[in-house]
Amino acid sequence: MHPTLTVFESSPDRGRGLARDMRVRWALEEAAVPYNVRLVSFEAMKQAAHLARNPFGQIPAYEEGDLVLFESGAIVLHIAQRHAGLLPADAGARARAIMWMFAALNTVETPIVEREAASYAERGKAWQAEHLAMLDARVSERLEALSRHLGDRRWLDGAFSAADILMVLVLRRLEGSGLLEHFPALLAYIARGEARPAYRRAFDAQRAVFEATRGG
Ligand SMILES: N[C@@H](CCC(=O)N[C@@H](CSCc1ccc([N+](=O)[O-])cc1)C(=O)NCC(=O)O)C(=O)O
Repeated sequence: MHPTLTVFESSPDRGRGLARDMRVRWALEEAAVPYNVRLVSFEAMKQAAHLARNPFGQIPAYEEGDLVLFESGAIVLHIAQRHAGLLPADAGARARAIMWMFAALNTVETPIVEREAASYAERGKAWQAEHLAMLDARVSERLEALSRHLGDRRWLDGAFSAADILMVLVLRRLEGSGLLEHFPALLAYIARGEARPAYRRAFDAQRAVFEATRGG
């Protein structure tokens, strides 16, 4: 019985692979786990059937037998713990990979999401420019520290891991912001992630959903 991933029927990211189901798709593809997809509309996400999968009425949700999970980072960790290739066997290296998963979602993603929210929600406000400048600086501090850590490493800590799935996709949220261009090491890191066959399969699968609904 394949697991089922619940995703946007019509993603606001318009097929750019920025919605958080992309993380789970990529992890499943790296682990060579076939999966089913359930599409939900914005309305259906707020109704009882989906709230039972995700009490916050969001996507993704993940079902595997009678196990029901939400929170993309937790789903990726679950997949990584059950299948080889996404977390190191060595206990110390595994702990560091999980550390980097948290760093991606807490330390790096948080200012990026704050910045994105301010760029939408504060449009036209007198203080937006000053606030965005402050948020850009905060994001750039994180990018600088991450770039310095990466140096000439291919991945965050030794072999490719679930942490790189999360970090590459968190960084992709900055595409178009002009901030990544100051950090060539991060652009190269993202490109390495995007060049992986599993990434391509995951991206193409979420893109196909957008193409199908766009036609509709
Ligand atoms: N912490 C949760 C957050 C899940 C989440 O933010 N889900 C979003 C979609 S992914 C976030 C997202 C949305 C859109 C874009 N985009 O580029 O358009 C990118 C990312 C959602 O369901 N939003 C609808 C709602 O809250 O009602 C997780 O990681 O699973």
